[in-house]
Amino acid sequence: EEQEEDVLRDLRLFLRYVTESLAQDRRFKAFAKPVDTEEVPDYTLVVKAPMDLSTLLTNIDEQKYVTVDEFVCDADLIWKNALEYNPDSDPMDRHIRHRACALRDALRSIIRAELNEGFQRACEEIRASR
Ligand SMILES: O=C(C1CCC1)N1C[C@@H]2C[C@H]3C[C@@H](O)[C@@H](O)[C@]2(C1)O3
Repeated sequence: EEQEEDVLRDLRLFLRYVTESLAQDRRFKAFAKPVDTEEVPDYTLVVKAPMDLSTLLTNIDEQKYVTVDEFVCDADLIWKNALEYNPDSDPMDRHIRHRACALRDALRSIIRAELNEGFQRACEEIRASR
């Protein structure tokens, strides 16, 4: 009902704030758009579930997420995929992995700093009721 749509609208605002905060950080520029599968033809052979910050924003607008945890599952794909596809000891891979770990930590830090636990519970109640 109305109150549920109010909660889910606030969730979308919160998730856009988190996503835009990450997208503004220059360290995370490589995570902003999908990996170009023409430039990297074996990418989809290695990475089964590609994800990036622009796709997170599209998912938010399409009302894919009812809880913060559902959003975090997709957001975690961004850094997990980067660790998986760039595992080597050469400097470029190590650089990407440092940025992937920085993204992992920034994501959790922003959420912990800004998420009200009562609001997260209200979202989980809606998910449980559907
Ligand atoms: O994994 C990624 C992105 C970095 C975080 C996400 N890519 C796979 C390719 C390997 C490496 C060098 C370039 O070939 C460039 O195309 C990519 C993009 O970086």
